Amino acid sequence: MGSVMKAVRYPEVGARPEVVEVPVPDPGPGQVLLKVTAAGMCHSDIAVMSRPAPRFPFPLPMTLGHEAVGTVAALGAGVHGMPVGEPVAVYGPWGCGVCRKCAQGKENYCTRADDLGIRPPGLGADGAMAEYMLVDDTRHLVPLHGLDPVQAAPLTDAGLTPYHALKRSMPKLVGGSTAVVIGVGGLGHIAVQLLRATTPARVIALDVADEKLELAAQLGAHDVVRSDDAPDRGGRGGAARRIRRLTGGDGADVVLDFVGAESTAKLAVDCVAVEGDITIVGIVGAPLPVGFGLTPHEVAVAAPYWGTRAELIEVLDLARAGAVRAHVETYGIDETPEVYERLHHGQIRGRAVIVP
Ligand SMILES: NC(=O)c1ccc[n+]([C@@H]2O[C@H](COP(=O)([O-])OP(=O)(O)OC[C@H]3O[C@@H](n4cnc5c(N)ncnc54)[C@H](O)[C@@H]3O)[C@@H](O)[C@H]2O)c1
Ligand SMILES: [Zn+2]
Repeated sequence: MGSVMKAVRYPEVGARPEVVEVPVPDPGPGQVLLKVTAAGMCHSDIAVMSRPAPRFPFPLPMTLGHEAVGTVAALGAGVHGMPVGEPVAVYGPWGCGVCRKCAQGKENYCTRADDLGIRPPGLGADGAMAEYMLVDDTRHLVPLHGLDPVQAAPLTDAGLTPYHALKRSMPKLVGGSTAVVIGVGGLGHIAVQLLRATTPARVIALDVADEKLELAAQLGAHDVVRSDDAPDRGGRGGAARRIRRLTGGDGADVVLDFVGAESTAKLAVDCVAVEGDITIVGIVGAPLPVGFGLTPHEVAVAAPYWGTRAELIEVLDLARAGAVRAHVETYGIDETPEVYERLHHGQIRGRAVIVP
């Protein structure tokens, strides 16, 4: 390995991401150096980069990318059990490893990570959009066992996050049920496949773009509905009415919102069934009117974050078995700033994956 490498860095709040040369990091005690083979590009990166300076949560400059796949390139002192050359995916939510949530395998809900300053790569620590990256512990690594790195990268977040959201609603995704997917982007297009592969639910997919609706239909959505929720698109609740009609008036048992805007949250409330689940995955952040007379009776609302390590292993297994396949557009590292622009403007079909 050379002594310098290319990395996609977010230099300062409000700036564009840039490709720069930085030193190849050395693995410290307990750490693993990966040669990155694929890095997925998530819309959360854009949400993070849109945060104004006073609320910007991470030290800068920072290398972007929290969907990481690589091969083990070097081991820090004291690291055992992970051979150099092994192809691995990185489980992104890093926790303290010892709190109650971590002990349950839910490092995504570590109660001490913030206090201890533990940050996932690309979301506080230097991330995957570089030729090499550091991983803090071998427990964050999941062997690929033959899975294509470019396929595996999106699964670490765009696959894992919907999988976790869906598992939460499994008791409601029975025969005769309906699931709505709002936003058929990186996460949503995998959500449609996961729903089809692991549940008998009827799947209705919504997006604002026709090409995303075409993709949803190709991937097995039973119905596709143009989302007209956005007021600037003349939205008057037509999409929610359409979903109610498609479900014989009942509404959807499970609504997965991969946009998370105020307008889509309202759409979710308008189309959910009595005793249904609304899961807000998109991180725009919008208050949801919940209460008597505001939501149908006994609707449960959740805003989950990422998923567990065990679930990542399950998602990778599903991909190896052919049950899910990420649609990817691949790009070189130098193209990354432009690809972020394209993602920002809704011009990526499936997931963009950077191959350094
Ligand atoms: N909670 C979590 O753990 C978690 C994890 C990853 C991503 N996210 C968030 O999930 C969201 C989706 O991420 P992504 O990478 O899939 O984004 P993406 O840009 O790939 O996909 C978003 C999709 O939503 C569609 N869309 C936009 N406005 C819409 C509207 N009003 N109605 C219907 N569809 C609309 C777009 O056309 C696009 O297809 C982002 O907010 C991201 O930050 C959350
Ligand atoms: Zn993400």
